[in-house]
Amino acid sequence: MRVAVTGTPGTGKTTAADLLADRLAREADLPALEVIHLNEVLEREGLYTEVDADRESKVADLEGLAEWLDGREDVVIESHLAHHFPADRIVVLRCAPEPLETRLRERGETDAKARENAESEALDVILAEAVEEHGLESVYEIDTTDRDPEAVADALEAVVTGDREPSAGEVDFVGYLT
Ligand SMILES: Nc1ncnc2c1ncn2[C@@H]1O[C@H](COP(=O)(O)OP(=O)(O)O)[C@@H](O)[C@H]1O
Repeated sequence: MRVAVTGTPGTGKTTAADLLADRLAREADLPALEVIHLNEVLEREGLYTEVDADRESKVADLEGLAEWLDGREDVVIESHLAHHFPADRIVVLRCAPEPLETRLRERGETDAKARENAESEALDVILAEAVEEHGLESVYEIDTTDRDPEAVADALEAVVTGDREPSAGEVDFVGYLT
């Protein structure tokens, strides 16, 4: 089974996926899935096509990443790009825009980048892409706004074990737009 963990930067994907990886390694009754941090693969394998000078970010080579993922089936793929690849279950982590902006600033992102990501989160951009690419029946939303990382990992674990139902469209941040 392939599980994609996606969401706007700052929603807590890396943190929750690391906690899940510990549990998957320790607990024998959980499925044997390997957690892949796709952005690390992108860096290590040089799977980006160019560096976008203005935004100082790399443009992912999606075809190259898809080829790298080909044949890796029992995995949890963590990345804001994870929903662009074939997967059985797609988890979209969410966070209300204001706290998201704060998380990103505290992580050292520029004000512009923090703001841009908060706006993208308010507009459900990644959720909409995930639903468009995979359909409502495979998309799960987890609101991390008032959940600590262990509680987010609990929800993620429930998706992996089949104890959580698909839930796209539950989270709504439009009211946060000013
Ligand atoms: N559930 C959470 N509640 C509050 N803060 C969190 C939570 N999960 C992660 N964080 C913090 O938010 C920031 C972004 O988390 P990170 O896991 O790197 O997000 P992502 O991988 O989605 O970009 C980090 O500083 C992290 O410590």
